[in-house]
Amino acid sequence: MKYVVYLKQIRKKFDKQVVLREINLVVKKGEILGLIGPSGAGKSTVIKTMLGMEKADGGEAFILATTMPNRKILGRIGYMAQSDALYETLSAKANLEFFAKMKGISKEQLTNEITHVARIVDLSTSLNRRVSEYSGGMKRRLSLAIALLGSPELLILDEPTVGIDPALRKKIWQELGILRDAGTSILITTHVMSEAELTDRVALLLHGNIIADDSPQNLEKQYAVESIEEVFLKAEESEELR
Ligand SMILES: Nc1ncnc2c1ncn2[C@@H]1O[C@H](COP(=O)(O)OP(=O)(O)OP(=O)(O)O)[C@@H](O)[C@H]1O
Repeated sequence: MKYVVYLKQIRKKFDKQVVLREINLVVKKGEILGLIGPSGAGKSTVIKTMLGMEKADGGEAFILATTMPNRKILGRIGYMAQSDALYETLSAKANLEFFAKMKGISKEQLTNEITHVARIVDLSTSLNRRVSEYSGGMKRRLSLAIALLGSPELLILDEPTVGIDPALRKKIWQELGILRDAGTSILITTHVMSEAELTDRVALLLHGNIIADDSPQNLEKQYAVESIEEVFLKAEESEELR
């Protein structure tokens, strides 16, 4: 299969609330796909159902040519959840060591790996501090560093830059670009429309469906506007009128 992620007619409801009507979505090798949509649209639910953390009510999900859910391939995926799952009483370094071991990173590689990911998120000088002393933004950065451990083939990042200041945000996007160019596939959700401009393709989730899916440039052309923010607003407007 040529797609790294292939979601086919995924449906999901919570009790009577239909969150995902029919999601068809792909992520190709070596691209950054931005999944955008208003708060509560179901972006996290798309991610959780594809990973098998929530059970889909219908449809199929394939990741790295494997039918999901499948625990065996989780080691090839770097997942950063929307809320940080960190060991607060341990140092950042101990957290990284723990997750590196879970990913099967060898003892010989451990120090290099931790130095590498800590540098990307600018935490090199705070690694020995306890996570409970970290700010919200530092915790997000640590979660991102954990997702980057082991150079996964697929990165799934749920709102990775919340609480991160503009300079570091820029640096992180540069790093994502480097990873993409090296062949990593990246699925990222964001509220920040200016970040959506930096992706290769934007999928717009609204009312349980993907209502637009194209490069930022093509979407701007299609909607005759100059930014993804305006695409988003126009798409929302025309959906309301339907
Ligand atoms: N476990 C759950 N049980 C019941 N309802 C849920 C559950 N998880 C999500 N929902 C509901 O599903 C909808 C979509 O939630 P989801 O977190 O996927 O949205 P989102 O697009 O990621 O939002 P945000 O951008 O605010 O994080 C919301 O209405 C939410 O309340």
